[in-house]
Amino acid sequence: MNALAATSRNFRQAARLLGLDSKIEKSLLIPLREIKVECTIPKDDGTLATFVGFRVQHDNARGPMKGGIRYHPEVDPNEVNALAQLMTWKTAVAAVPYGGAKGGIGCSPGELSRSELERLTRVFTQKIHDLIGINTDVPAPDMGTNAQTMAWMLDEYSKFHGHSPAVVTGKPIDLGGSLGRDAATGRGAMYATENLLAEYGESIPGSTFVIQGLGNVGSWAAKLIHQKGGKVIAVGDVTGALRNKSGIDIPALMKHRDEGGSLKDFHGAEVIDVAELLVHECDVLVPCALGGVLNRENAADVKARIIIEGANHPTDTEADEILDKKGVIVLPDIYANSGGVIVSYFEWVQNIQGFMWDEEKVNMELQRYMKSAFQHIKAMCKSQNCNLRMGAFSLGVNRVARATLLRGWEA
Ligand SMILES: NC(=O)C1=CN([C@@H]2O[C@H](COP(=O)(O)OP(=O)(O)OC[C@H]3O[C@@H](n4cnc5c(N)ncnc54)[C@H](O)[C@@H]3O)[C@@H](O)[C@H]2O)C=CC1
Ligand SMILES: O=C(O)CCC(=O)C(=O)O
Repeated sequence: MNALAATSRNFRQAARLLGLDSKIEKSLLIPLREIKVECTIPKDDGTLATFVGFRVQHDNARGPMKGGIRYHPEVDPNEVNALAQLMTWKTAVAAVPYGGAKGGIGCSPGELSRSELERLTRVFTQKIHDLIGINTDVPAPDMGTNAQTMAWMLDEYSKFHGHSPAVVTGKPIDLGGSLGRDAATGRGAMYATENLLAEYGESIPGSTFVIQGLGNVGSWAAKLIHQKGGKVIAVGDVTGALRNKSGIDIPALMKHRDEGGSLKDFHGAEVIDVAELLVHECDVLVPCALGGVLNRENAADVKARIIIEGANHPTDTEADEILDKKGVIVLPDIYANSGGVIVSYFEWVQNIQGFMWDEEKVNMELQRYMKSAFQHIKAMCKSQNCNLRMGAFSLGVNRVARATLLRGWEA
């Protein structure tokens, strides 16, 4: 089942649990707008290259649409649609006043030079500038993009509309970015882990972790879990995987990487097969890379007791069912990785206020939002007698449906 079919299936299941009217169900499922644009740029060698860019604006009942921009070869309409829909439920679960959107360009960012990436980002922004905006749709970074990408988008958008820092979030601090946004998704995942473990009388110190993906989300999750006293016993990314049963020295690994070293030549751990990572013995598995990495091929072999979905849609439908039967607790993406969009909301608020918060306030507010969302998900699980994924979906879908009805948008 592809990402969109799986996300829509979870939505329908939640709609049924909530007893939603079928007309509302249909209107919540179909995206508000799907944008597909051609992006042609001159490459550094003078030849032309054409890429396809997407922005799917899924729903705006609760506020301006919000969601990242992904640069990855597998970006396609199906995936972007699924990710946009997930954003609608995620912003509702997080109780930030947004709808959901997602965008991306099918490209391999690692194979493009910095100036090619800049040209591509500017052309994409030119093509969508009149469809995004502070009160309509606010992009942010996702896989393969970062604060620099947002700086180029802001600059290009501002050529058409005047200086508009709140049109994108996840910007560099010097251009109105928020302190704490860079770490926010990983930090949110760490708070989510604390909240879940506390339910079982457990905590980060004393638990073992395996983390897949060492980009923005995975490296911050690894650093913060390590800082809290958690034992990170295996990590991996697209280049390979490492294990040290006594715990990997994460600051040393990050320093090694920052100095240009590869995972494979880090001395503090042994190299393991990448396929072993997701089925490695541990208390908590934290996938922070691609979607669909937990599937029918490996789900039965997962040994973790708990999965924290740092990535979007890392567990496909078949894996979800297998893991549920095995009693593995899955903390779903629309809650576990919502720290990024929560701090994006703080960034947008700061830009609109023209006032900068200190990092302590950002992190404290993030922790408060994560705690409150968890309590609401738990209450939903109790009232609907369902697992955490269905509890989170029901919470999000119910909030969006209520806003839709209040606006009088129902047919
Ligand atoms: N950046 C953000 O604020 C947010 C990101 N997410 C999700 O988290 C996930 C990761 O995003 P970022 O960290 O921003 O991306 P990133 O581009 O910074 O890092 C991606 C990481 O995944 C690894 N990776 C890629 N392909 C892989 C493979 N086949 N096997 C193992 N590792 C692989 C890369 O080596 C890299 O370490 C995505 O699913 C994204 O949608 C979710 C919420 C917010
Ligand atoms: O920070 C944001 O606005 C969105 C982040 C995002 O794309 C996500 O949560 O998947």
